[in-house]
Amino acid sequence: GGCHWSSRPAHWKEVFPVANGDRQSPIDIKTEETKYDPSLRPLNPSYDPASAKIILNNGHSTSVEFDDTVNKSVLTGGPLSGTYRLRQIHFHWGSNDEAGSEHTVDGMKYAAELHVVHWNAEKYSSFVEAACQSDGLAVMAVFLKIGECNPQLNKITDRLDTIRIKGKKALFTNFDPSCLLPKSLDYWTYFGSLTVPPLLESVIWIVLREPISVCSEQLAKFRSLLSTAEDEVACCLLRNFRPPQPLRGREVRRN
Ligand SMILES: NS(=O)(=O)c1ccc(NCc2ccco2)cc1
Ligand SMILES: [Zn+2]
Repeated sequence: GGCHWSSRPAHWKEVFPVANGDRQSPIDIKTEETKYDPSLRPLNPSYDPASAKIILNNGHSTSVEFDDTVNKSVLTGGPLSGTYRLRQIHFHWGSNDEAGSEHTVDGMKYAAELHVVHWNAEKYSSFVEAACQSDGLAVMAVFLKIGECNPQLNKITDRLDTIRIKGKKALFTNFDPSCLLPKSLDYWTYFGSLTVPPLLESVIWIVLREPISVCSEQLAKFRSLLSTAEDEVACCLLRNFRPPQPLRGREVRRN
């Protein structure tokens, strides 16, 4: 069809050599090889629903953007030293329910993955500056497992028909992303990168071990988003996950 892949993972290394770096994400988490670390503290997400501003289709995912001009919605604790400010959340999914997550667990793919993106506002003055620093970003990943429909997720999927086209945005406030977190905040953590260009190696990854549920009908709404703008041949955003990258000797710790 008219849907050529504008940018596909296999070609990213031609434009972004860091794609071949030694701390790329996502990874396959081999649970038997993770290391318990007693120094890891409990995660402490503290989000103000008033920080939510807009919901956006940027052509390669849908995101909810937050006001990150003040320390109103932050993540502390876990492996982090200092205060990381909430910037946005977004999702990764596949063309069917059998694949879609970016991280995998003992080779198992979940149907989708939520990323909650924060930046180190204690040391740096903006997201873009932090994104260039080895300790600049902290992304909390939550697996979405096929099962019951998730009423909290409807707050997002019910709005997707108003932002079908790339570049569309809509007001989206009074939303606390904690409503999308599982009961347990137990996690794995490792040093990695952004999973889409510019693939910067600036992310402290915090992958929650307990998934949340999602049903096929909800995932179908993500797949009906378009990766194309108004004046282009319509192309559905059927999948947007990067496959697991080499571990290159990195350690994955658990709390
Ligand atoms: N999938 S993800 O959580 O690793 C992620 C999160 C955020 C961006 N942002 C892209 C960007 C723009 C300037 C610097 O960086 C890209 C990817
Ligand atoms: Zn992501």
